[in-house]
Amino acid sequence: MISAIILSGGKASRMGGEKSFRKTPDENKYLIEKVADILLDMDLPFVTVFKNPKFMNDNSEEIEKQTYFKNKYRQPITWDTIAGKGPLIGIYEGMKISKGDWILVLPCDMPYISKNAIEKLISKVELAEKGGYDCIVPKHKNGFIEPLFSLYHISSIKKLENIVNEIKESGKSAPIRLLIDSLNPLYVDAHEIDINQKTYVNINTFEDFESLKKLK
Ligand SMILES: Nc1nc2c(ncn2[C@@H]2O[C@H](COP(=O)(O)OP(=O)(O)OP(=O)(O)O)[C@@H](O)[C@H]2O)c(=O)[nH]1
Repeated sequence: MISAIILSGGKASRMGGEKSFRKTPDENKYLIEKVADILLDMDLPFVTVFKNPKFMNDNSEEIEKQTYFKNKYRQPITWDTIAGKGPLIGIYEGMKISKGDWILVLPCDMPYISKNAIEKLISKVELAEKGGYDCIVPKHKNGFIEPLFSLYHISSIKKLENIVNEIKESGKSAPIRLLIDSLNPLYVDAHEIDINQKTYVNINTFEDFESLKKLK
């Protein structure tokens, strides 16, 4: 069984502190809804990991939006236990309440993730299980990897827990690469997973966000 995690935390420092709940110029829906709608369409259960309102000074708007999202999708939501230490914290919190053998980790800021690309990634599960791999990670020809569009076996949570404990002790964030390096990854050709590469388009800046209209 496969389930997913949507990561919706982070500082979004290049987008004025808010990314997930910005209405897109092309479809007038929240950025995160583009990813959630794909999962809904595919009937894949998912957990969304949000910023923790406890760590925010003025949190009423954030709570309102998280509640809207929860009521709309009727899937579990959870929160980071420490703020601003990067996606590994979010993956850990999501995995803790995820059901399934393989967990599809997705960011909130890749609005062109396609059903087809997800299906192709999932089609590698059998190969990964036969080979004893514990994550499936798209890799580009230039060596760049897509760990936030990847599948992780639920057993990865043990290694992840060690890293999270180190983050908590040191107070320093850790790159997601640290998790991948502690696992046994099956690298798959990013081009084969999505021939036109649109899935990997990542929204980081206001300029990227405005370009959504053109890319449609
Ligand atoms: N839950 C959770 N998700 C995170 C965290 N940091 C990043 N993410 C998610 O990881 C994905 C990639 O985030 P980045 O673009 O690298 O970081 P960001 O904080 O959103 O943006 P910048 O501050 O501009 O780098 C997005 O889906 C974020 O929501 C975190 O601390 N917790």
